Amino acid sequence: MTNLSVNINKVATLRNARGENVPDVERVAVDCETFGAQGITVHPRPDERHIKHEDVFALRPLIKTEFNIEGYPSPEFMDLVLKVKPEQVTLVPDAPDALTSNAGWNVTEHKEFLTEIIDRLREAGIRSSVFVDPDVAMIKAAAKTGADRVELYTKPYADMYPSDPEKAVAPYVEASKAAHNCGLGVNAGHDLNLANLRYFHEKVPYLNEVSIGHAIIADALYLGLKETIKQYKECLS
Ligand SMILES: CC(=O)[C@@H](O)[C@H](O)COP(=O)(O)O
Ligand SMILES: NCC(=O)COP(=O)(O)O
Repeated sequence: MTNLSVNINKVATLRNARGENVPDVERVAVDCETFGAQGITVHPRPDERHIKHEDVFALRPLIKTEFNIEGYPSPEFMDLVLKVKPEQVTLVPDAPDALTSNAGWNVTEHKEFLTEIIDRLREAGIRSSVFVDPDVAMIKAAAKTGADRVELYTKPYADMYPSDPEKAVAPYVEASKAAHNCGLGVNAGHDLNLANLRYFHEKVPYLNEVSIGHAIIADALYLGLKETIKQYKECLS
């Protein structure tokens, strides 16, 4: 079974445009769960342009499924997640000014740093996931850090899918098998959408979870949030 974690960053982007509380990020998170989401993802960025630290604290007691917090493990980020204690933390190598996540970790280069961070998460009882490109060497290195899972960065898949789905998915099939063989769970995300998700799910084995935000919130403008989540879950059934 592959779980759907809804990333609600873009709900906060819309709310922040007016500085008040419309739409209500907390209510949307709870409604996503009611509509069938099996997790809620947020990616609080250093400039708090969408999810703010105060959102993360407010969401914690409301989320009854799996709370997944993504981000670069700066001292501020680690302080936040160790206080909030989500079920899962996804470590992402983004620079503070990144427009959005655009690559996985060079795990071999940052192995010591990641190992120390992952030790701290494990001691706090938090599952760790390392954001990686579909690169078998990086996945083997991630296993050596003590991580519980990897999250496969799926933008290259999303970009190539319309022209050559078979070629687009091939590295992810290999990456997922390699992760499984190393004892790692497998998550995936970035630019997955209603057009490319079903094929990804059909072809990639051992997929524990996908986190999807941008496309879900965009589709919800037309379909409504309840119907959108239903359709994404159908792609994973
Ligand atoms: C790690 C990842 O792929 C997502 O968290 C993505 O970066 C969403 O972040 P934004 O919503 O800020 O684009
Ligand atoms: N980890 C990926 C994520 O949370 C959402 O990415 P996107 O669907 O907003 O591109």
